[in-house]
Amino acid sequence: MILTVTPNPSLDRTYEVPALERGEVNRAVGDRMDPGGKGVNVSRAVAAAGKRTVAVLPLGGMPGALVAQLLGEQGIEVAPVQVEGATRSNISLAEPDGTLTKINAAGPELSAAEAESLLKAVRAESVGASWIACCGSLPRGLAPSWYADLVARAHAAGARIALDTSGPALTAALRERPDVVKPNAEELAEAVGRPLATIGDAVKAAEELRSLGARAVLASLGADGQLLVDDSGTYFASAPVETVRSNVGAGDASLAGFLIAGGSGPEALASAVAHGAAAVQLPGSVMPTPGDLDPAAVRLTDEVPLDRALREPAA
Ligand SMILES: Nc1ncnc2c1ncn2[C@@H]1O[C@H](COP(=O)(O)OP(=O)(O)OP(=O)(O)O)[C@@H](O)[C@H]1O
Ligand SMILES: O=P(O)(O)OC[C@@]1(O)O[C@H](CO)[C@@H](O)[C@@H]1O
Repeated sequence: MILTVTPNPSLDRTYEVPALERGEVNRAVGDRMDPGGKGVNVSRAVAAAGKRTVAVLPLGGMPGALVAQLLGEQGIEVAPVQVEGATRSNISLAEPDGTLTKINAAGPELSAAEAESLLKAVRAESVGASWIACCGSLPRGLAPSWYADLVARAHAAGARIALDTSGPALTAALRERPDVVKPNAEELAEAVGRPLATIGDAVKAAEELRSLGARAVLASLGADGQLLVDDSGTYFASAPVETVRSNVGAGDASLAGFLIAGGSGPEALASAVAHGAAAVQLPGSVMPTPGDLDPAAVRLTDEVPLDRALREPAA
């Protein structure tokens, strides 16, 4: 079973617009609503793969009730912690050329008692979990050390932790030695405090995160593919995609793919890339099912093209 923790979930609303025009009334040609937040998406992808998952998350207000309903309709097992403030709604504006503009709300402020209830729920649900995936931003009210505490408690209970967050929450958690961290290129650049222009730059940054405590680094580099740096070596994988429909949740789909395939080594990296490539071809944050995957399209190598420039350099 893969347990996910999403301290700041969201109701994701995606509008497909022919071309985004600032300052104008933009008419959507398609719209959808998904239960969101990074850990929620990991659970949706794990469930789409036919594996057992439980999603721990705070829920509040009407948007929270809607997130619970949508997850119920998708058959996702949820361990909700009721909170006073309303769950946030995040907006994505998707254009046909693949450009995506996202507006993420801050979300509710959690009280100290609510923060404690969330930790208790994680402890109660983590029995029998092969992995605990802790994902996304922290809502107001949770200290930047919240994930670090969670990693320490989970390790003490014998669970493995995958962490996908950024900024001070990521930096603080590294000292507790998370089993894998999954930064994207921007998050990796921010964590090491310098821009990344090539795949070699990303490898060096990933090695630095390992020296700070991460046991493995799975770095997602958007259209460029993904990098895995762990005890077994350094690997790079990518898969070509003709048309990107929405990259919302592609990183979450790939983390799910990685964990489903065991959570370490090159085979897990290949699964991560297959899931990411499939996810970007689906609308909104729809998660791929096994039938959407094209494992044969994944190119995996341990001869990492260090000098290759990133198509999307990270500042
Ligand atoms: N344009 C693309 N073409 C091919 N594959 C892509 C593209 N964009 C994303 N992917 C695949 O999805 C993976 C995850 O994408 P990305 O690095 O953008 O994650 P992310 O920023 O964490 O996403 P999110 O936070 O929305 O989940 C990539 O490593 C790659 O495998
Ligand atoms: O604000 P955060 O927590 O960093 O990210 C939240 C979010 O953008 O991440 C998911 C995609 O990865 C979406 O479902 C959700 O809206």
